[in-house]
Amino acid sequence: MATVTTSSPATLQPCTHTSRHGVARYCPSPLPWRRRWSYGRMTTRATASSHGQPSATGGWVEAPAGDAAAAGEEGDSIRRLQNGPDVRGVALEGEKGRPVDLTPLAVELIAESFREWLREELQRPAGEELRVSVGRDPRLSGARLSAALFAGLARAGCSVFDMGLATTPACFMSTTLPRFNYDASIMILLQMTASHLPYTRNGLKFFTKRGGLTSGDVEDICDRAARKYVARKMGFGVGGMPPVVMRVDLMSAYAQHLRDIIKQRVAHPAHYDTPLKGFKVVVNAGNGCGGFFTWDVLEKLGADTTGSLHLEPDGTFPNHMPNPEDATAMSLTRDAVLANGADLGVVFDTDVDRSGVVDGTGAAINGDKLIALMSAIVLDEHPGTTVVTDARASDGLTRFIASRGGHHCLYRVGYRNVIDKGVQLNTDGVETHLMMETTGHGALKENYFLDDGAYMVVKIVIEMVRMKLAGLEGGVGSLIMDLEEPAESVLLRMNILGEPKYAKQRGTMAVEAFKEYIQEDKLSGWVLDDCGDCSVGEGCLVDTNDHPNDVDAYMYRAKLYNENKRPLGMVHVRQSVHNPNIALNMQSYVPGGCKYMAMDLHKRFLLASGVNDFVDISEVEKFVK
Ligand SMILES: O=P(O)(O)OC[C@H]1O[C@H](O)[C@H](O)[C@@H](O)[C@@H]1O
Repeated sequence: MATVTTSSPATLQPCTHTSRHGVARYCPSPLPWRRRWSYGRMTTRATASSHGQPSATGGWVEAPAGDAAAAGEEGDSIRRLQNGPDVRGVALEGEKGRPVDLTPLAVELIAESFREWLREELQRPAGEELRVSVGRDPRLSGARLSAALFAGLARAGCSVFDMGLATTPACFMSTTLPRFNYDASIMILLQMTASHLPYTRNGLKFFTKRGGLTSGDVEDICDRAARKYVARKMGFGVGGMPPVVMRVDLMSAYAQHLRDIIKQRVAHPAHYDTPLKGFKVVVNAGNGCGGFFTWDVLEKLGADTTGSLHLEPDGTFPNHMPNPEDATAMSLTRDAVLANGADLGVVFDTDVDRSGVVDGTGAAINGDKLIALMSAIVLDEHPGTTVVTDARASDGLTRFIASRGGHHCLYRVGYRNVIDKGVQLNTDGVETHLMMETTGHGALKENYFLDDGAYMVVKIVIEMVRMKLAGLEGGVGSLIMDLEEPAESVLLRMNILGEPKYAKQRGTMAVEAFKEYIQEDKLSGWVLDDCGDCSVGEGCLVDTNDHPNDVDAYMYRAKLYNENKRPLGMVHVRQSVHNPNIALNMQSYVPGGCKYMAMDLHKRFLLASGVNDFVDISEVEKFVK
């Protein structure tokens, strides 16, 4: 069995202490939080735009101490909207105990700050035009937040282009497709995962031609917005002209771009323009933005899409969450595939940066299976390439990639972390064509390192047609027949108790305590598999990159071995990227293994270490009973 280590020799090196199994491994001390927050600042920076003039040069305005302190508190609530590389918050009333914090004013100030950041980033002279597009998903608060973005961008001197309902990857493409070629794009949306968030929430995601902004960039923008908020509270920056916004049809151009790729790469010998003639494909858009793929991509290429589901955008998501991790979404799609004798089913998330598929036999291909399918396709095109995934992926996936000659780099959770790792590996000379999260976010080097669910499906559709043309039976599902799956997989969440502002520190303490318990041999049988910051394979490797990316959340992976040194299962412990909780992902190699591991951790770690004083372990207790 080949377990492959992954990673750039230039950035990763073996760790230095030895585990009880004799494997060299180890862990860096935790990186300090890279916060640059400045609470209670008395000096505030206000731009000339605060007075309604488009300018980005800025100046310093002294605020009376009392006013600034009061406004500073609320300014902090704007800083807290930064969530990894996104802005996220509550945009509508309706959540008990969670007031609206993603207000139109906050969004307007974030837009102004984005413009200021963008000008510096692109090193453009103060007066030069910046062209920014805005798209949104069907959430109920989308229109109101669009208006706030338009106002903020226009006030700051941008030319604003409204794309209306759009997908997130299409927003990025508006910065590269020749007819549009905008300097930047903002998408109003909320990513939803298994821990899906209610309809009251919303968020912002930012792109330049270089791709999505990093956590540090968004932190910078929110910090500027918080300071503008102080100035605004003192009466600066009110007024200005109503924004002039140009409406543009980006989605048609993006769909055409996807159609062209399918036509060119299939190059059908009999009907070039309709390569999908004779294929049935069912799409489940979950009432998000993915419906366009049915009528504007598949049907125009000749496919029969009868039986497709939930194509109309509806921000209340009345059927199920648009999410390829959602069991209802996958099972309804499976039913539709079987009922219509379709060759393929496609499931998109709300904004189409994630996807999953169902093969012609009704088998769901999401999570590890989707990564395996994409790896099989990409490894055929790029033999020996490295595939980066988050460290929740199974050992079976590592073996699958290795068996096809590839290398598997396991990295931190968070699609941005996974993509950034792939970018870094390529820069370091390690050819890395695929970066995928188990959540369904997938990015390819050939497609701007952009996580695009529709592009992933485009690759799968091309493979499906090529297989048929080559006379290969079994459809795309046959490409992953030998993927080994864990006997059981369980995800438990432990809420971090106390004030939300201390949650990150407490979460870090709990996760670090887990690592230390293993290192200090207080958890015999458990062996650290990875340092969260690095790659797994022949032991743990430390990321020695001189410029590592900001850590959003600490995480460790460990395996439990029995007395015969056979692994029983694996646990991945980490802080949630977005919420004050710790996620415990367990995979067992034997039936009953997850419960056994949870019982062991409950008794010998959660209770023994005192972590239960600040972490709610009731879900674990319920599971082990
Ligand atoms: O930390 P969690 O709450 O489990 O969420 C983790 C997920 O958060 C977001 O949705 C990101 O887009 C994903 O890349 C990440 O995997």
